[in-house]
Amino acid sequence: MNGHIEVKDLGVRFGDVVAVDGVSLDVKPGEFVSIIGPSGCGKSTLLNVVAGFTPATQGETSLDGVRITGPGSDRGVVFQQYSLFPWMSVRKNVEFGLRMQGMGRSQREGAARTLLGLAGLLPFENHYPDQLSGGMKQRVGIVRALATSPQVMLMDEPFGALDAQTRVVMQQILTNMWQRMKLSVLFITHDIEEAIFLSDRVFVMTARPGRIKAEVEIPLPRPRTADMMSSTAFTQVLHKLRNLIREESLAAMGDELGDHGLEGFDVHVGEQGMREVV
Ligand SMILES: Nc1ncnc2c1ncn2[C@@H]1O[C@H](COP(=O)(O)OP(=O)(O)OP(=O)(O)O)[C@@H](O)[C@H]1O
Repeated sequence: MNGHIEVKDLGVRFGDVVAVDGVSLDVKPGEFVSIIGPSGCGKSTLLNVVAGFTPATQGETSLDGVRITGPGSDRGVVFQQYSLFPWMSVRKNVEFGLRMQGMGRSQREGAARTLLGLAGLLPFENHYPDQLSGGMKQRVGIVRALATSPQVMLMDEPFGALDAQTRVVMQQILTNMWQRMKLSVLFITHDIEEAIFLSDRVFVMTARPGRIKAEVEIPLPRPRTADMMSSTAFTQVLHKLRNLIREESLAAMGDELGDHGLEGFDVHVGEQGMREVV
């Protein structure tokens, strides 16, 4: 099985701004890994390096042992903003990558229809993007990214613009498709519960410059179901991640807020010397 992402000692600078500093992580073949961290900590930058859109200024990123130097059809990318072609029908959008790869008409139509069926979108294959809701557009975006059979999906806040109900449905659809297609996924989110529900492992980044602060295994069995979100294991890992994030968000805002900004928060040193903010 392919799809092994390795990021070693990655650094990215934009002029004087150090966006990412010495980040090492990996996504094993078929694994679902999320990255969470305070705003501006370099999550999107990291993902853009793996996608091949942004060059690294230090370190190395590889997919199945091959150094990443630019974008490729081995990596599907989904952003928060739906990047569908408005002048193409849903099916034509999904077929686009396959057409670029030179696949014949009937074959690509068949492939697109199979995937649209899996995502519950077959009745809408002839609709245009502006006739769809946000959740449906994002489903089409995911299906389109999956159409060229990438080994890896890179997803930057893909459900960030959706309402809570639609988001839950999308999470379930994504896990179903991920399990069926045996993909490796690198997923960025601000939503800690979403990260826990979807992932095998979660990396927490520090405030800028972004480094890895913690790596947390999610001890929930598969397949995941909505009722697991009220389990003790879920609650414990949620508490742990919330503390890690809260600490970093405060650090990110610290300079602006000064000591007065921490008034009203109870700060103490918890287990393993970790500073906890209550
Ligand atoms: N192309 C660019 N040119 C200059 N600075 C950039 C560029 N891209 C990102 N940055 C800076 O790098 C830092 C990290 O940005 P990035 O978008 O990766 O963070 P993020 O964690 O994804 O943020 P958010 O959670 O708010 O989306 C920020 O300070 C940002 O302003």
